[in-house]
Amino acid sequence: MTYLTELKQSGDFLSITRANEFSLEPVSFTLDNGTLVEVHDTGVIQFTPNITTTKDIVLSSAVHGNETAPIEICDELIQQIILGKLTLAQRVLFIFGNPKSINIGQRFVDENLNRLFNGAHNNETDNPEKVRAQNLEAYVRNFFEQAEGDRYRCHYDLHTAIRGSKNEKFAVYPFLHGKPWKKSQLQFLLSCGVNTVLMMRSAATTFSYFSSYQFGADAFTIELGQVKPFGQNNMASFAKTKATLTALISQESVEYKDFNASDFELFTVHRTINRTQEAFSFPFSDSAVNFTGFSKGELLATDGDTEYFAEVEGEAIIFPNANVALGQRALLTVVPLEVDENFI
Ligand SMILES: O=C(O)CCC(=O)N[C@@H](CCC(=O)O)C(=O)O
Ligand SMILES: [Zn+2]
Repeated sequence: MTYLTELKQSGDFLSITRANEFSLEPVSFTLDNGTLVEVHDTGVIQFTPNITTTKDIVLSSAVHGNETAPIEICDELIQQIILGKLTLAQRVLFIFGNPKSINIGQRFVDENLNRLFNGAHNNETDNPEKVRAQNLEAYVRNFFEQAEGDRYRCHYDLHTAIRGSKNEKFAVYPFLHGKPWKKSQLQFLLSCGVNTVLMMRSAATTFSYFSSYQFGADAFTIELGQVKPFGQNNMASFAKTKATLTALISQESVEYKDFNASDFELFTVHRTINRTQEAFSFPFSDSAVNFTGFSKGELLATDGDTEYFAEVEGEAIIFPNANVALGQRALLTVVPLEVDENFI
Protein backbone atom coordinates (compact mmCIF):
# COMPACT_ATOMS: atom_id res chain seq x y z
CA MET A 1 0.00 0.00 0.00
CA THR A 2 1.79 3.08 -1.21
CA TYR A 3 0.56 5.69 1.24
CA LEU A 4 -0.05 3.61 4.37
CA THR A 5 3.45 3.94 5.82
CA GLU A 6 3.42 7.70 5.19
CA LEU A 7 -0.01 8.06 6.83
CA LYS A 8 1.00 6.08 9.93
CA GLN A 9 4.25 8.02 10.30
CA SER A 10 3.07 11.55 9.60
CA GLY A 11 -0.68 11.44 10.21
CA ASP A 12 -0.83 13.86 7.29
CA PHE A 13 -4.06 12.71 5.68
CA LEU A 14 -4.57 16.16 4.17
CA SER A 15 -1.42 15.96 2.02
CA ILE A 16 -2.30 12.43 0.91
CA THR A 17 -5.79 13.68 0.03
CA ARG A 18 -4.39 16.62 -1.93
CA ALA A 19 -2.06 14.31 -3.86
CA ASN A 20 -5.05 12.15 -4.83
CA GLU A 21 -7.70 14.58 -6.04
CA PHE A 22 -10.41 12.15 -7.11
CA SER A 23 -9.88 8.77 -5.48
CA LEU A 24 -7.75 6.87 -3.02
CA GLU A 25 -7.52 3.13 -2.45
CA PRO A 26 -9.21 2.22 0.86
CA VAL A 27 -7.01 0.97 3.72
CA SER A 28 -7.51 0.24 7.37
CA PHE A 29 -5.21 -0.20 10.33
CA THR A 30 -5.31 -0.07 14.10
CA LEU A 31 -3.60 2.49 16.32
CA ASP A 32 -1.69 1.40 19.45
CA ASN A 33 -4.61 2.62 21.56
CA GLY A 34 -6.96 0.23 19.73
CA THR A 35 -8.71 2.80 17.53
CA LEU A 36 -9.58 1.43 14.10
CA VAL A 37 -8.63 3.79 11.26
CA GLU A 38 -10.46 3.34 7.96
CA VAL A 39 -9.67 5.40 4.89
CA HIS A 40 -12.73 5.04 2.66
CA ASP A 41 -11.62 7.36 -0.13
CA THR A 42 -9.61 10.50 -0.71
CA GLY A 43 -10.54 12.99 2.01
CA VAL A 44 -12.68 10.47 3.90
CA ILE A 45 -11.27 8.91 7.07
CA GLN A 46 -13.14 7.17 9.86
CA PHE A 47 -12.01 6.47 13.42
CA THR A 48 -13.66 3.86 15.64
CA PRO A 49 -12.34 3.57 19.20
CA ASN A 50 -12.11 0.10 20.72
CA ILE A 51 -14.46 1.00 23.58
CA THR A 52 -18.19 1.45 23.95
CA THR A 53 -19.15 4.74 22.32
CA THR A 54 -22.45 6.62 22.21
CA LYS A 55 -21.93 9.27 19.54
CA ASP A 56 -21.42 9.25 15.77
CA ILE A 57 -19.80 12.53 14.78
CA VAL A 58 -19.16 13.83 11.24
CA LEU A 59 -16.75 16.75 10.85
CA SER A 60 -16.50 18.04 7.30
CA SER A 61 -14.42 20.81 5.77
CA ALA A 62 -13.34 21.80 2.25
CA VAL A 63 -16.82 21.39 0.83
CA HIS A 64 -15.57 24.72 -0.52
CA GLY A 65 -11.88 24.26 -1.27
CA ASN A 66 -10.69 27.81 -0.59
CA GLU A 67 -12.12 27.89 2.96
CA THR A 68 -8.87 26.91 4.59
CA ALA A 69 -9.28 27.53 8.34
CA PRO A 70 -11.67 24.58 8.82
CA ILE A 71 -9.31 22.41 6.76
CA GLU A 72 -6.42 23.34 9.05
CA ILE A 73 -8.47 22.58 12.17
CA CYS A 74 -9.50 19.14 10.90
CA ASP A 75 -6.00 18.40 9.60
CA GLU A 76 -4.57 19.05 13.07
CA LEU A 77 -7.19 16.88 14.76
CA ILE A 78 -6.60 13.99 12.35
CA GLN A 79 -2.83 14.20 12.84
CA GLN A 80 -3.19 14.24 16.62
CA ILE A 81 -5.42 11.15 16.49
CA ILE A 82 -3.18 9.15 14.16
CA LEU A 83 -0.01 10.08 16.06
CA GLY A 84 -1.64 8.93 19.33
CA LYS A 85 -1.69 12.40 20.89
CA LEU A 86 -5.49 12.53 21.07
CA THR A 87 -7.48 9.50 22.20
CA LEU A 88 -11.03 9.29 20.96
CA ALA A 89 -14.08 8.42 23.03
CA GLN A 90 -16.53 8.57 20.11
CA ARG A 91 -16.80 7.39 16.49
CA VAL A 92 -15.72 10.16 14.11
CA LEU A 93 -15.86 10.55 10.34
CA PHE A 94 -13.70 13.36 8.92
CA ILE A 95 -14.37 14.56 5.39
CA PHE A 96 -12.30 16.91 3.22
CA GLY A 97 -15.08 17.56 0.70
CA ASN A 98 -13.46 18.70 -2.52
CA PRO A 99 -9.71 17.94 -2.76
CA LYS A 100 -9.18 19.37 -6.24
CA SER A 101 -10.79 22.66 -5.23
CA ILE A 102 -8.36 22.82 -2.27
CA ASN A 103 -5.47 22.46 -4.72
CA ILE A 104 -6.70 25.19 -7.05
CA GLY A 105 -7.67 27.45 -4.13
CA GLN A 106 -11.20 27.92 -5.43
CA ARG A 107 -14.68 27.55 -3.94
CA PHE A 108 -15.35 24.72 -6.43
CA VAL A 109 -14.08 23.32 -9.71
CA ASP A 110 -17.14 22.90 -11.99
CA GLU A 111 -20.13 23.28 -9.72
CA ASN A 112 -20.83 24.28 -6.11
CA LEU A 113 -20.67 20.97 -4.18
CA ASN A 114 -22.84 22.39 -1.42
CA ARG A 115 -25.81 22.60 -3.80
CA LEU A 116 -25.65 18.95 -4.82
CA PHE A 117 -26.69 17.05 -1.68
CA ASN A 118 -29.91 15.43 -0.70
CA GLY A 119 -30.20 13.95 -4.17
CA ALA A 120 -29.66 17.20 -6.09
CA HIS A 121 -26.83 15.45 -7.98
CA ASN A 122 -29.63 13.41 -9.68
CA ASN A 123 -27.17 10.49 -9.85
CA GLU A 124 -25.56 12.28 -12.79
CA THR A 125 -21.85 11.97 -13.51
CA ASP A 126 -21.24 14.91 -15.82
CA ASN A 127 -18.76 16.55 -13.44
CA PRO A 128 -16.58 15.36 -10.54
CA GLU A 129 -18.57 17.38 -7.98
CA LYS A 130 -21.75 15.47 -8.80
CA VAL A 131 -19.89 12.20 -8.40
CA ARG A 132 -18.34 13.39 -5.14
CA ALA A 133 -21.71 14.44 -3.71
CA GLN A 134 -23.08 10.94 -4.37
CA ASN A 135 -20.05 9.30 -2.80
CA LEU A 136 -20.07 11.58 0.24
CA GLU A 137 -23.75 10.87 0.79
CA ALA A 138 -22.98 7.15 0.76
CA TYR A 139 -20.06 7.48 3.20
CA VAL A 140 -22.17 9.48 5.64
CA ARG A 141 -25.10 7.07 5.29
CA ASN A 142 -22.85 4.05 5.95
CA PHE A 143 -21.20 5.77 8.89
CA PHE A 144 -24.49 6.58 10.60
CA GLU A 145 -26.29 3.35 9.71
CA GLN A 146 -23.53 0.84 10.47
CA ALA A 147 -23.57 1.76 14.18
CA GLU A 148 -26.28 -0.14 16.04
CA GLY A 149 -28.54 0.91 18.84
CA ASP A 150 -29.84 4.20 20.09
CA ARG A 151 -26.98 6.56 19.33
CA TYR A 152 -26.45 10.30 19.13
CA ARG A 153 -25.67 11.70 15.66
CA CYS A 154 -24.22 15.04 14.67
CA HIS A 155 -22.59 16.62 11.62
CA TYR A 156 -20.75 19.92 11.74
CA ASP A 157 -19.91 21.18 8.25
CA LEU A 158 -17.19 23.79 8.75
CA HIS A 159 -16.88 26.76 6.40
CA THR A 160 -15.60 30.33 6.18
CA ALA A 161 -17.55 33.10 4.47
CA ILE A 162 -16.53 35.09 1.39
CA ARG A 163 -17.31 38.46 3.00
CA GLY A 164 -16.49 39.89 6.35
CA SER A 165 -19.28 39.76 8.90
CA LYS A 166 -20.64 41.91 11.71
CA ASN A 167 -20.98 38.66 13.62
CA GLU A 168 -17.67 36.98 12.84
CA LYS A 169 -18.78 33.40 13.50
CA PHE A 170 -22.27 32.16 12.75
CA ALA A 171 -24.10 28.93 12.08
CA VAL A 172 -26.88 27.93 9.73
CA TYR A 173 -29.46 25.66 11.39
CA PRO A 174 -31.04 23.63 8.56
CA PHE A 175 -34.83 23.55 8.25
CA LEU A 176 -36.19 21.02 10.75
CA HIS A 177 -39.66 20.66 9.22
CA GLY A 178 -41.35 21.83 12.40
CA LYS A 179 -39.20 19.93 14.90
CA PRO A 180 -37.91 22.13 17.72
CA TRP A 181 -34.48 23.71 17.70
CA LYS A 182 -32.18 22.49 20.48
CA LYS A 183 -30.81 24.77 23.17
CA SER A 184 -28.10 22.16 23.81
CA GLN A 185 -26.84 22.72 20.27
CA LEU A 186 -26.73 26.47 20.82
CA GLN A 187 -24.70 25.79 23.98
CA PHE A 188 -22.29 23.67 21.92
CA LEU A 189 -22.03 26.42 19.31
CA LEU A 190 -21.40 29.07 21.95
CA SER A 191 -18.58 26.96 23.32
CA CYS A 192 -17.13 26.98 19.77
CA GLY A 193 -17.24 30.80 19.83
CA VAL A 194 -20.39 30.96 17.70
CA ASN A 195 -23.15 33.08 19.25
CA THR A 196 -25.13 33.81 16.08
CA VAL A 197 -27.46 31.30 14.45
CA LEU A 198 -29.70 31.55 11.36
CA MET A 199 -32.76 29.35 11.30
CA MET A 200 -33.58 28.18 7.79
CA ARG A 201 -37.21 27.90 6.82
CA SER A 202 -37.07 25.59 3.81
CA ALA A 203 -35.44 22.42 2.54
CA ALA A 204 -31.99 22.77 0.98
CA THR A 205 -29.40 20.85 -0.98
CA THR A 206 -26.56 21.51 1.46
CA PHE A 207 -24.47 18.87 3.22
CA SER A 208 -25.76 19.85 6.67
CA TYR A 209 -29.41 19.72 5.55
CA PHE A 210 -28.77 16.24 4.12
CA SER A 211 -27.51 14.86 7.44
CA SER A 212 -30.19 16.64 9.42
CA TYR A 213 -33.08 15.56 7.20
CA GLN A 214 -31.99 12.05 6.27
CA PHE A 215 -30.47 10.89 9.53
CA GLY A 216 -31.90 13.16 12.21
CA ALA A 217 -28.39 14.36 13.03
CA ASP A 218 -27.85 17.63 14.84
CA ALA A 219 -26.29 19.30 11.82
CA PHE A 220 -25.10 22.81 11.04
CA THR A 221 -23.15 24.74 8.46
CA ILE A 222 -20.74 26.69 10.66
CA GLU A 223 -19.07 29.84 9.32
CA LEU A 224 -15.90 30.37 11.35
CA GLY A 225 -14.68 33.65 9.88
CA GLN A 226 -13.66 35.03 6.50
CA VAL A 227 -12.00 33.06 3.69
CA LYS A 228 -8.19 33.28 3.74
CA PRO A 229 -5.46 31.35 1.88
CA PHE A 230 -3.49 28.68 3.76
CA GLY A 231 -1.06 30.19 6.22
CA GLN A 232 -2.98 33.46 6.55
CA ASN A 233 -5.53 32.31 9.11
CA ASN A 234 -5.19 33.63 12.63
CA MET A 235 -5.47 30.24 14.28
CA ALA A 236 -5.92 31.87 17.71
CA SER A 237 -9.36 32.92 16.56
CA PHE A 238 -10.29 29.25 16.14
CA ALA A 239 -8.95 28.06 19.51
CA LYS A 240 -12.39 27.76 21.13
CA THR A 241 -13.75 25.86 18.16
CA LYS A 242 -10.85 23.44 18.13
CA ALA A 243 -10.98 22.91 21.89
CA THR A 244 -14.75 22.28 21.78
CA LEU A 245 -14.46 19.81 18.90
CA THR A 246 -11.58 18.09 20.68
CA ALA A 247 -13.69 17.68 23.82
CA LEU A 248 -16.66 16.44 21.78
CA ILE A 249 -14.71 13.61 20.16
CA SER A 250 -12.42 12.69 23.05
CA GLN A 251 -14.82 12.79 26.02
CA GLU A 252 -17.67 10.50 27.01
CA SER A 253 -19.80 13.59 27.63
CA VAL A 254 -19.25 17.34 27.66
CA GLU A 255 -20.69 19.99 29.98
CA TYR A 256 -21.46 23.38 28.43
CA LYS A 257 -22.26 26.71 30.01
CA ASP A 258 -25.89 26.94 31.22
CA PHE A 259 -28.29 28.14 28.55
CA ASN A 260 -28.97 31.85 28.62
CA ALA A 261 -30.96 33.40 25.76
CA SER A 262 -29.10 36.69 26.08
CA ASP A 263 -25.85 34.97 25.03
CA PHE A 264 -27.20 34.54 21.50
CA GLU A 265 -28.20 36.51 18.44
CA LEU A 266 -30.74 34.47 16.55
CA PHE A 267 -32.13 35.21 13.12
CA THR A 268 -34.67 33.63 10.85
CA VAL A 269 -34.57 33.77 7.09
CA HIS A 270 -36.89 36.44 5.75
CA ARG A 271 -36.40 35.46 2.11
CA THR A 272 -34.06 33.98 -0.44
CA ILE A 273 -33.27 35.87 -3.63
CA ASN A 274 -32.10 33.73 -6.54
CA ARG A 275 -30.19 34.94 -9.55
CA THR A 276 -32.31 34.24 -12.61
CA GLN A 277 -30.74 36.68 -15.12
CA GLU A 278 -27.22 37.31 -16.42
CA ALA A 279 -27.64 40.94 -15.40
CA PHE A 280 -27.68 40.57 -11.62
CA SER A 281 -26.22 43.17 -9.29
CA PHE A 282 -26.21 44.55 -5.79
CA PRO A 283 -26.30 48.26 -4.98
CA PHE A 284 -23.76 47.78 -2.18
CA SER A 285 -20.02 47.20 -2.51
CA ASP A 286 -18.01 44.01 -2.16
CA SER A 287 -16.89 45.27 1.22
CA ALA A 288 -20.46 45.28 2.63
CA VAL A 289 -20.40 42.70 5.39
CA ASN A 290 -22.83 39.93 6.32
CA PHE A 291 -25.58 41.09 8.74
CA THR A 292 -25.61 44.65 7.38
CA GLY A 293 -29.17 45.85 7.96
CA PHE A 294 -31.22 47.84 5.42
CA SER A 295 -34.06 50.27 5.93
CA LYS A 296 -37.48 49.30 4.69
CA GLY A 297 -37.74 50.30 1.01
CA GLU A 298 -33.99 50.34 0.30
CA LEU A 299 -32.82 48.51 -2.83
CA LEU A 300 -31.25 45.10 -2.05
CA ALA A 301 -30.67 43.55 -5.47
CA THR A 302 -31.47 43.86 -9.17
CA ASP A 303 -32.13 40.71 -11.22
CA GLY A 304 -32.69 41.71 -14.84
CA ASP A 305 -35.76 43.95 -14.73
CA THR A 306 -36.73 42.91 -11.21
CA GLU A 307 -35.74 45.09 -8.30
CA TYR A 308 -35.83 43.75 -4.75
CA PHE A 309 -36.39 46.23 -1.92
CA ALA A 310 -36.11 45.65 1.81
CA GLU A 311 -39.57 44.65 3.04
CA VAL A 312 -38.98 45.19 6.74
CA GLU A 313 -36.91 47.61 8.76
CA GLY A 314 -33.48 46.17 9.49
CA GLU A 315 -33.69 43.33 6.93
CA ALA A 316 -30.09 42.09 6.93
CA ILE A 317 -28.03 40.57 4.12
CA ILE A 318 -26.27 37.20 4.29
CA PHE A 319 -24.04 35.56 1.67
CA PRO A 320 -24.57 38.12 -1.11
CA ASN A 321 -22.92 36.70 -4.22
CA ALA A 322 -23.80 38.11 -7.64
CA ASN A 323 -21.62 35.52 -9.39
CA VAL A 324 -23.61 32.39 -8.56
CA ALA A 325 -24.89 30.19 -11.38
CA LEU A 326 -28.31 31.10 -12.79
CA GLY A 327 -31.07 29.67 -10.63
CA GLN A 328 -28.96 29.64 -7.48
CA ARG A 329 -29.22 31.60 -4.26
CA ALA A 330 -27.57 35.00 -4.60
CA LEU A 331 -28.71 36.46 -1.29
CA LEU A 332 -30.42 35.53 1.94
CA THR A 333 -32.06 38.13 4.09
CA VAL A 334 -32.69 37.61 7.78
CA VAL A 335 -34.59 39.23 10.62
CA PRO A 336 -34.11 38.77 14.38
CA LEU A 337 -35.76 35.84 16.14
CA GLU A 338 -36.54 35.48 19.84
CA VAL A 339 -35.95 32.26 21.76
CA ASP A 340 -39.50 30.95 22.15
CA GLU A 341 -41.50 27.75 22.43
CA ASN A 342 -39.88 26.26 19.31
CA PHE A 343 -36.85 25.41 21.42
CA ILE A 344 -36.27 22.41 23.64
O1 LIG B 1 -19.90 33.67 2.08
C1 LIG B 1 -20.62 33.15 1.23
O2 LIG B 1 -21.19 33.80 0.35
C2 LIG B 1 -20.87 31.66 1.24
C3 LIG B 1 -20.32 30.95 2.45
C4 LIG B 1 -20.82 29.52 2.36
O3 LIG B 1 -20.21 28.71 1.73
N1 LIG B 1 -21.99 29.29 2.95
C5 LIG B 1 -22.69 28.05 2.78
C6 LIG B 1 -23.95 28.07 3.59
C7 LIG B 1 -24.70 26.77 3.47
C8 LIG B 1 -26.06 26.77 4.16
O4 LIG B 1 -26.92 27.54 3.75
O5 LIG B 1 -26.24 25.96 5.09
C9 LIG B 1 -23.01 27.88 1.32
O6 LIG B 1 -23.35 28.87 0.66
O7 LIG B 1 -22.93 26.76 0.84
ZN1 LIG C 1 -18.44 27.50 2.29
